[in-house]
Amino acid sequence: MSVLKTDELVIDIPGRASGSALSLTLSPGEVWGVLGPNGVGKTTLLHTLAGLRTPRSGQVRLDGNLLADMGRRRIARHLGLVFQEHQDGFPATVLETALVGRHPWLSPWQMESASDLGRARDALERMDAVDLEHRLVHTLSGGERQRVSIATVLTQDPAIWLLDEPTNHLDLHHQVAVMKLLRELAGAGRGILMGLHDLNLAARWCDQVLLMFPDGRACWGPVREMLLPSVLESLYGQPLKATELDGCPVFIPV
Ligand SMILES: Nc1ncnc2c1ncn2[C@@H]1O[C@H](COP(=O)(O)OP(=O)(O)OP(=O)(O)O)[C@@H](O)[C@H]1O
Repeated sequence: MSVLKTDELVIDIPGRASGSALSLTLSPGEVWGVLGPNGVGKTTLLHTLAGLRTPRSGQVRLDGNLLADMGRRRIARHLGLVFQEHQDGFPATVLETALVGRHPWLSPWQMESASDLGRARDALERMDAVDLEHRLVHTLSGGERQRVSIATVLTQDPAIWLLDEPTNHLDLHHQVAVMKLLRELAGAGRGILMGLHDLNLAARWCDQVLLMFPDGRACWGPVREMLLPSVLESLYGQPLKATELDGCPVFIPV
């Protein structure tokens, strides 16, 4: 189990004034949603939390250690990131891609073991992608690639999961399957933080949300206190109707 903490963190968006300083704690068992309109900085925040971008000011700590002082391999043993964009390096099969998740645990020239292979296949199975294992990743559909990306982090098995719009490209069934998986991981002590555009997924599956406003302000707290129609209308500049279904708020843009 790991804790990811930000101390007065200000993300660096080129040419933009500094927004709210974020002092957040992602604790084991929590599922956080990061919400806000296009271009507000959700991806920038996730990349900063993963140590891939330098903050403008403030710090990110993983289990008390400054992320900036930790090597990539050490970070990757604790923290996994599902990217929004899929980069193609050289051609790789689905199974080879999932096995990349084991690399933080292997020495540079060490081959993957039967147990690593088993983990990768289990992860692909869980993401309904095991039948694709011999396919080249660049031939997959958008949703299939997204499931393979999630399976790769599942193979990595980090304590902290950062996901950039994990339901991108997924059909309804796979959206729910991914959300159930993330809740299950949180139930087993992982900490989950994800950028989301779907308010209803956030309302149903997250414990905490961080709202990022276009003027740089941000606020965060329990879902029930944060997801208020008036706040969300001002967040997106979009009128909404709200209702409740099985005790869960539901929002419809109008
Ligand atoms: N390297 C860069 N140089 C200049 N501007 C950048 C760079 N990277 C990102 N930006 C800008 O920073 C802002 C925040 O981008 P970011 O991708 O974090 O937003 P987002 O909230 O994730 O958006 P979306 O909902 O559209 O995915 C955007 O206006 C983007 O154009």
